[in-house]
Amino acid sequence: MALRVQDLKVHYRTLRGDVHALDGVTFSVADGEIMGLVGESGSGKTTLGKSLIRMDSRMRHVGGTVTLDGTELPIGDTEAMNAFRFSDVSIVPQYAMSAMNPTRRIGKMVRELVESRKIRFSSVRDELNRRLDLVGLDRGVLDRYPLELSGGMKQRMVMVISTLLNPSLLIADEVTSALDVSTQRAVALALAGFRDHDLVRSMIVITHDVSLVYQIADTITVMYAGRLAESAPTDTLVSTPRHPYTQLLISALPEVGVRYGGKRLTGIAGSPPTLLDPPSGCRFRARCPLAFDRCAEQPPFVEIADNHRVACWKAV
Ligand SMILES: Nc1ncnc2c1ncn2[C@@H]1O[C@H](COP(=O)(O)OP(=O)(O)OP(=O)(O)O)[C@@H](O)[C@H]1O
Repeated sequence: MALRVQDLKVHYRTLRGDVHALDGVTFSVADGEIMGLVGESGSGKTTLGKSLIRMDSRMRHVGGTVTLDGTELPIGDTEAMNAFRFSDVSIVPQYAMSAMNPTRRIGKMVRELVESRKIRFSSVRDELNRRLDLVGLDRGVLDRYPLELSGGMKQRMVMVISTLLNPSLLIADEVTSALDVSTQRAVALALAGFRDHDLVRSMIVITHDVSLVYQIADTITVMYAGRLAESAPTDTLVSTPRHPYTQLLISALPEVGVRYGGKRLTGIAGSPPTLLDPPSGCRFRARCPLAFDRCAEQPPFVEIADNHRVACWKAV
């Protein structure tokens, strides 16, 4: 098991109180697995991704553990996490396209990054070229400035940099949302290619676009208001979703085939609860067509079939 996250709780400190962005999240990602993480805006996807690699100063690790390849990650300690970043766990961040320093040639930037890990640039040079080939970037890109690259090229460059040291886990956060549809597909397939070539062992692909993960993910996990609602192998989740929220997400998509193309998680009436003072019980109940008395009590996230987990009283 590459990654095991157990009862993870992460809050944001704000002047109005703590935002309970992750409220007891438990899941695993197996060796070789691409896990798609989907949910509406504000459900906690980015917070989860950041928690596994670099918390910002407003984030607070309130509870739970993260274990990667048998080692517990010191996620609450930014300094201690330095030893793991880039080499064990790496991220293509949500705004990757603007993450590169505009005043540095790309090759120089990569060299500095590699050398900051006490690795000689010459020892990764061949591998760097091979990976540029893999994502379809000309090697001359290393002599250029980020400003000279298109959005899709920058995105692929950041993917190459993030995976250069063969991390065990790669987190890709909304890597395609700013791209046009044909570039989105190329970037998604390039991501899957990194796993297929064993350059990263497993991957979490964060998106609000189910069609993206439907194409490349082995499993899909659905988040709602800081908790996990459902998780299953991709085909199972799409063909037999058991949580009413997942059912609504899937039914909001057009027919299969073209059916998931470009469709976003929209079309469900109402909005998620505030995470500043989240309600007790099931957090979806105010919007749920199947809600009943028992939903006042929080449903556990339980396995109802092989590798299919759901947090809903109607599904257990
Ligand atoms: N810096 C912050 N300070 C306070 N609250 C925050 C901060 N960042 C995020 N939050 C809150 O934490 C919750 C989870 O946000 P998060 O960005 O993780 O969701 P998301 O699912 O990734 O959304 P999106 O798809 O819009 O990026 C939301 O309620 C959000 O308002």
